Amino acid sequence: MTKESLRVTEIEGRGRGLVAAQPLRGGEIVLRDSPILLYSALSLVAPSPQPYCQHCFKTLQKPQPQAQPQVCPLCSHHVFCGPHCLSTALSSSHSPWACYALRLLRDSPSPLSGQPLERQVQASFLIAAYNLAAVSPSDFQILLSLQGQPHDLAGADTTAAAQFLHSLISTLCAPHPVFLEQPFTVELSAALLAKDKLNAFGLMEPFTELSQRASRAYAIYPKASFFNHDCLPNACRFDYIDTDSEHNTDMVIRMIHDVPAGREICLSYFPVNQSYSNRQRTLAEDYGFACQCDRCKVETNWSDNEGEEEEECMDEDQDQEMEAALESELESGNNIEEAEAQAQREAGNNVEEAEAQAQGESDFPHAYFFLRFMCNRTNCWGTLAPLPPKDDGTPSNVMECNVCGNLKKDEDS
Ligand SMILES: C[S@@+](CC[C@H](N)C(=O)[O-])C[C@H]1O[C@@H](n2cnc3c(N)ncnc32)[C@H](O)[C@@H]1O
Repeated sequence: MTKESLRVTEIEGRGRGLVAAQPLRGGEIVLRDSPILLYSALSLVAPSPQPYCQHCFKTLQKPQPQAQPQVCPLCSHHVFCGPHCLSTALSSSHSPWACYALRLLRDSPSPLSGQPLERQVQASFLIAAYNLAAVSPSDFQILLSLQGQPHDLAGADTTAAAQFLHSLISTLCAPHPVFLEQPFTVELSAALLAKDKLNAFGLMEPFTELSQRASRAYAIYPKASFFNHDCLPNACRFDYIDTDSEHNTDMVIRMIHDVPAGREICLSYFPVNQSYSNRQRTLAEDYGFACQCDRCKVETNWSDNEGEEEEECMDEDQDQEMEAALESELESGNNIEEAEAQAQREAGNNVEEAEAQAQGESDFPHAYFFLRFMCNRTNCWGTLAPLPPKDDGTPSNVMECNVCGNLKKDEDS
């Protein structure tokens, strides 16, 4: 985080959060963050070798310039995209202990076969976390300082998962106590699993119109972990996992629109097209809170939130409700764009104040957000943010989608 862009602060009812330390412009990069921990999202016991470098998680199918994939000389199982990743991994993410532990968990008869994928991925996380304690105690302390205790996740079976995995790891391959500043206990495993649940970001497969994107790995970022959630975010995350760079797992956070100093900067923890009931359920089960953002306050009154069948994304009725509200805004002469432009001039280019003026008493105050900042490519549902301003500070009028990468001219700029 650049010192001037964001500062960490305590926010009532939300724990720590990040606020704008100065006025921020749409497109501005407010954070570049490198992960302290990465682990695979794939099955630990699957027989075939994983199709990604086990250190940087670039795909191995796309040949890397000047490098041939390298197999781990210790386990002959894990593959790395080249000598650099292999040698770095052997002294960090794939230390001899991590290699040994993963082999014991994987080798037949694997104690994890028959366990659901979620449990296998939690096992990979715990091995990565205990390895971190040995190879980078300072990063392990950062991990411990992140939000998350088992009681934060009442619905999740974190304690049972911790008991099972802790017993497995301590029987097979307990980390040498000399490496651990913390005692190796089931409570520590449970706390780590809770921190993972609340803070891990998925590193996603590239977008295709035909299938849902899956995670190929998960990562924990020390600074990005402070972003709270809003169902209408003012910043969004871009990542570039398969780029030819040593920093391919870095996360870049860019502003979606202008905000004034002091405003909280929030991400949406999932695509913004999710229905109200689905958003509330995910936030309660996976993050342990009830969202009370402005969008949720409006949508809680929408007619079809009480139905038994819950739709994952906005359903047809909600779409119609949205369209009707939008049409009535436009028909009533309350032209959102004109009002927004006028309000922007008056409010010194503050989009959120402009939106408020444009929206009046609408049932659907976030129509503006969907029209301007949601990608309309089939099945994408990504968020559009302007490209970063030019070196002289001129804002860009080109919007980039953070899921499919499409570029589009911003008609409203
Ligand atoms: C990734 S952490 C964000 C930083 C966290 N607030 C902290 O103090 O470290 C996610 C957790 O923050 C809290 N949180 C995030 N967004 C929130 C919101 N809109 N309202 C209430 N709590 C929120 C929840 O406890 C959630 O599990």
